[in-house]
Amino acid sequence: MADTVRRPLMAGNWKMNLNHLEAIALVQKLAFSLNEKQLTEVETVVLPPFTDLRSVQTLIDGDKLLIGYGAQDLSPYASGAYTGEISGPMLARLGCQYVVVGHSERRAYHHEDDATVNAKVAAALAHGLAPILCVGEGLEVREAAGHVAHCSDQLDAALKGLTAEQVEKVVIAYEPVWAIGTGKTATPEDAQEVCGAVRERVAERFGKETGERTRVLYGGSVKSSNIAGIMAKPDVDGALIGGASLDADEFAKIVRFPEHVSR
Ligand SMILES: O=C(CO)COP(=O)(O)O
Repeated sequence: MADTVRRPLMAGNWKMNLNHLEAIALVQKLAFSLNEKQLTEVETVVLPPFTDLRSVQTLIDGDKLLIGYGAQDLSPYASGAYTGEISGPMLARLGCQYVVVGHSERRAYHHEDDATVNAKVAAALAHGLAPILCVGEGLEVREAAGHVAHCSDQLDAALKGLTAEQVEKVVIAYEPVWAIGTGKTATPEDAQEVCGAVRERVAERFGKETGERTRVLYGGSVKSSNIAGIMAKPDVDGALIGGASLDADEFAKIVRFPEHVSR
């Protein structure tokens, strides 16, 4: 983690786990496990299923918790005949700050292509939500050493048509597909290689300052036991955490990573 303007961000992507009652219990436990200093130093965010968002909002607002929240997806459209979809304005009205866009599970199971991801990034920004844009290669691409080019292409496509000012609001998450839910974490060096290349690409296309300001996360089997090594890398500004974010104690330990990083 570089000593820059970029505030570390730990975001828990719950995926399709926890109902609204379980969500309240987890957020309460997480808040009690972390003090004001820890939550100020490291931005801590939960990304629950849509059905939990109203309950999470009520709890966080009511108790003035220093925890942020957002959604896992949004429609590229603002409203209309799109059965089953949830729009940016709906999420904004619920006080969401973030929304995940282009997660590999949505690319794979819901056939989201680069154009859809680009439209969703634009929709999020248009409604005041910060997209957490996921890029990442599968195992075959990694084995053929095509990972940097693959992520760079996904990034170019997803950021198409945006201004530098908009790009600064986007959080980019490098999530190698082979490391998601597999227990196979990328090494800190693997994470740095792609996070560094992503930042360089942003700088090339949108200017050096934008590159310096944009946060780049790593995601894939992050746990309290491996987070410190990953965060020690200069271009990794945080993590997108799946399984480990479903356990309040474990998630809190991940947020407390500065305590186990030697600087
Ligand atoms: O996909 C992920 C977060 O978006 C990573 O999931 P895991 O942490 O469960 O590997």
